[in-house]
Amino acid sequence: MYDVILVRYGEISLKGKNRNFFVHTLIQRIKENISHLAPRKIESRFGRLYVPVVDNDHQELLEGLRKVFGIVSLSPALRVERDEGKIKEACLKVIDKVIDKDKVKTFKVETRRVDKTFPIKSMELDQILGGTILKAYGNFLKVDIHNPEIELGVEVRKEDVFVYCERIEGFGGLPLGVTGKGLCLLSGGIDSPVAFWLAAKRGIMVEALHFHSYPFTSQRAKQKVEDLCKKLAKYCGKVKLHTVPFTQIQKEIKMKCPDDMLITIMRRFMFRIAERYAQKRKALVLITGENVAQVASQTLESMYVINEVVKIPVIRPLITMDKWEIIEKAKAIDTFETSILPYEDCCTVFVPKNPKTKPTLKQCLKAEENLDVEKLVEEAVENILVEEFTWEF
Ligand SMILES: Nc1ncnc2c1ncn2[C@@H]1O[C@H](COP(=O)(O)OP(=O)(O)OP(=O)(O)O)[C@@H](O)[C@H]1O
Repeated sequence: MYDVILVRYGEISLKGKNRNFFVHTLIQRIKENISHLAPRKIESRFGRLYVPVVDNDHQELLEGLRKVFGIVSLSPALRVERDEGKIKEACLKVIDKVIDKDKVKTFKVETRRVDKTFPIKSMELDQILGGTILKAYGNFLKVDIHNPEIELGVEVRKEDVFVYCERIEGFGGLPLGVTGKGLCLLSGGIDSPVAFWLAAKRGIMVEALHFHSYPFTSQRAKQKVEDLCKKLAKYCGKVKLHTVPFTQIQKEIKMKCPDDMLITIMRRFMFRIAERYAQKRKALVLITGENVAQVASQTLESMYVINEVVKIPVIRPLITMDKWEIIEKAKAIDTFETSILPYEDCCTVFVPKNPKTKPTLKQCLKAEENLDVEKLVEEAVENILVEEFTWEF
């Protein structure tokens, strides 16, 4: 029944000189996220986008649009000429879809006369349309202008009029890519996919970097990370996964470093490799799923000595969140079920009995004395495998 989906974007409209670039990018991202549907022309007019419905596909269209970062809300709408009779007809059609024939609901009409040359003023049009609706559906509806259950929106624009009832929330944020590129250290756990998603929501074009220790970690553990990338691609169109062969480095650390320093030294290597590779990929920041005091390697002392090996900024979107908040988010973005599959990660394989919770820089430097850090980092970076994953519709 609907002709068009009305797309509202919030923050982008505030971006001054960059506005056109942001809107253009948003349109590109929308096209990518609905590329499995029939092609259509997206219109951009005065702070709104209009995406036409083709062959009644408004549900699939909404599903695709809902996941595009930068969109604040969506309304499936009827588009009609600027003619009072046609507007009334459209209002009745839209209302008919949302009334409940077993219960009286409250409603109001909210007109926005964006084009002031339209001869009927907003309040007057509210009253005319409200009257028409009550005449047809008076048994199921009554007016409540303060707290209505149903709000019928009417937008009068220069070319045409849009009538809608539903308002579906988007994620907000910024269109993917407008803020630059970042590299997310993606394990198979619960946290890093959420960190990836949150960074992407702020417009960062995020690529994933995974450390894999085959054969200590299985192919299934790698598959799990690939599946997470596919889930994230639902929001990002496609996700690049860079896999670092980490076995050799872990063996060396295990052989040459004190047991209680294994995790700290391993993380220092991860950061060094990530920074070196970020330079190659022209990524400006690293992103991790770290969180204060969740595990031994996430004490402030650990974070300090781990961070010390890099200059690149490290974004930690989850840093102050409680575990339950992270889990809720993981469920909401549909990565949780994959994350809890019980396949080992390279960190879990090498967990020492008593990891140091307060390592010092002096201890780190001492532990690394017998390692050829530069050679190990360079070799790992040289052998990174690149794959790309898209959401399978
Ligand atoms: N194998 C790995 N590959 C890539 N990044 C990793 C890997 N293991 C850990 N990381 C990065 O280091 C961060 C901290 O890992 P750690 O295991 O201490 O915490 P975590 O809370 O279990 O994180 P997650 O749930 O993301 O695995 C992760 O969020 C991730 O960004």
